[in-house]
Amino acid sequence: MALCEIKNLRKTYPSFTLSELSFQLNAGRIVGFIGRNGAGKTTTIKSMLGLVHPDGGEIDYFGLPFSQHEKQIKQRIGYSTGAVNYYPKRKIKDIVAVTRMFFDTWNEEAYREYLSLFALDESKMPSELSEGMRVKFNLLLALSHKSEILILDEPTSGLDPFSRDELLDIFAELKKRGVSILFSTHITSDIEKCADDILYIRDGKLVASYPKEDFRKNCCEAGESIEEAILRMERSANI
Ligand SMILES: Nc1ncnc2c1ncn2[C@@H]1O[C@H](COP(=O)(O)OP(=O)(O)OP(=O)(O)O)[C@@H](O)[C@H]1O
Repeated sequence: MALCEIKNLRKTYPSFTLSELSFQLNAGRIVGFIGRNGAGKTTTIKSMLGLVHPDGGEIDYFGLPFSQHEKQIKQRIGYSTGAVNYYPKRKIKDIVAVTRMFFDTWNEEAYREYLSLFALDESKMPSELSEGMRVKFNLLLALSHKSEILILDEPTSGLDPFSRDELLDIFAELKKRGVSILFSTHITSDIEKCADDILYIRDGKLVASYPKEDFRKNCCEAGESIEEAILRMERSANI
């Protein structure tokens, strides 16, 4: 069974349409959701989280319709749609004390474990953290209620190449621990490095949705990397 299944998702803005998107997030997989600026990644992710109201389509998690079970489902998923800018002058431990009240599924052991995995000091305030540490703090909050699925909108944007690499290693570690991840990016090397499945979106339409090896077989010409293939496809679409 898919952990998350999206069928025919639609959302129209005055100058943009997300049209009939269908894809799945399966257990034990990391899905890289790639597309250039304005392709529709954030609209898709926000629709999946109830932060944008779709015009049509079905969104199920754990076999349950999101529209009818949002509260229950959100106890089992972690998400981040941007840097945490709230409470910049409160200590991490104080922010956590408030956050844990919202989750019946909060798990102190998991919280301590991720705090140590991410090497975060809970006596620090977000304003004292680097961009990379802030992303990790975001992940800490998203994971401490034992999330089975992590949905992240452009978690690597704004990170230097070293912090980005470190974050992708953390994704691989989380996958080993049984967390399935969907993350959006416009950086193709993120996908090459750690995605099992690739969703490629352009102008609100899904261009390709394959396991990485099948993406190579179906979309890459001889000797081409995934990055080169995507650049070629983008160029030919813009002619
Ligand atoms: N609230 C809104 N009202 C009107 N148009 C919107 C709204 N939100 C997004 N759009 C438009 O929808 C399109 C897709 O935006 P979206 O943020 O989903 O793309 P994206 O792939 O996440 O891009 P980026 O990588 O730049 O974040 C854009 O043209 C954007 O201007």
